[in-house]
Amino acid sequence: MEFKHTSVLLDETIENLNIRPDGVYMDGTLGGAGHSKEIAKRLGPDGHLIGIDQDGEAIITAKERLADYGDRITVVRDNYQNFKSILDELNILQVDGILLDLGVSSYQLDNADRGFTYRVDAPLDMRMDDRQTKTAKDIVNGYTEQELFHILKEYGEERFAKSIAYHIVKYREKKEIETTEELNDIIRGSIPAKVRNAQGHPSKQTFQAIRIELNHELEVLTNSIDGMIDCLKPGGRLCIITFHSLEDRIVKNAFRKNENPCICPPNFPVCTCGRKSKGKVITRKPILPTEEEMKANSRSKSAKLRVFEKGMNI
Ligand SMILES: C[S@@+](CC[C@H](N)C(=O)[O-])C[C@H]1O[C@@H](n2cnc3c(N)ncnc32)[C@H](O)[C@@H]1O
Repeated sequence: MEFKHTSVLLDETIENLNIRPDGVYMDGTLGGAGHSKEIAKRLGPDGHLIGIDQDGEAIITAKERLADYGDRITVVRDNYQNFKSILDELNILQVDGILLDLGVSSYQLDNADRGFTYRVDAPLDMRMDDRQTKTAKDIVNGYTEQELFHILKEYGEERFAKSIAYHIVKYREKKEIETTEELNDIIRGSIPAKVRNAQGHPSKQTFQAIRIELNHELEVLTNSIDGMIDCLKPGGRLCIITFHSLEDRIVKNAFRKNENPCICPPNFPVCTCGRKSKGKVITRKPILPTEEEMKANSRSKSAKLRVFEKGMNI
């Protein structure tokens, strides 16, 4: 199956990365290398791009698509949360720009074998990194009703989380849940018929919640932002594209905290906590796709780009 993915907010991201031909850049979510290729095109012989993805298929595709740029490019299969040790190994202390384009690629979603989609019957998998042993099947069959309720409510913002969690556990009493279609049937049976298709496919939120839980998506993001800002050169930029309100909140709050980390009470005449700003938020409001982009690529509809710039004297 061909690796198809349309890059989201491509021009806006490249413009905000302020790419210098001799700069060093890191793409933590390489995917089909759509953004990375645009970065690579702008690099001269002294420039360098480090592309990271935890998905083996994305790595194979990205290597092929970036092959023309030779040793200006280093492709690494890993979780982007390990970026510090990846850079250490390459003897790189600081970079000029970092990109995270979060979530899954269209290839991962559309490839039935990966078990991410509710649209095709397949074994419940949803691993971005297939070296990991835990799969979506383990979550669906192993979590308690309370744990399932929590992730469906929190990560899926699913209105019928309680009923779905209850029916999953009830079904399990008879047999293990093995396939996406079995899970679809349980979800359909947990939602009142008159609202079942009111907001798109009834399984959308549940599948999203399980995927986020399995791949620790919010934890990894939360644990990475401060360190990424620390490793930017003065004036360097961190650009993050999110597709989920919880991800966007994590990015917005982390950027704000890095801009203004002072924890002194507001009535203190001078700062005594000693926490210094690391730079500024470039995007007071997130950059959103144009109507045109949303029409051409429906997946872009929920995308938000936020940008942070490292201060000059830090
Ligand atoms: C939306 S796609 C990126 C698409 C890419 N920007 C492009 O234009 O082709 C997200 C990619 O990030 C990868 N990914 C998500 N979370 C990751 C993580 N924590 N570490 C490494 N890769 C991750 C996924 O495997 C997927 O290939």
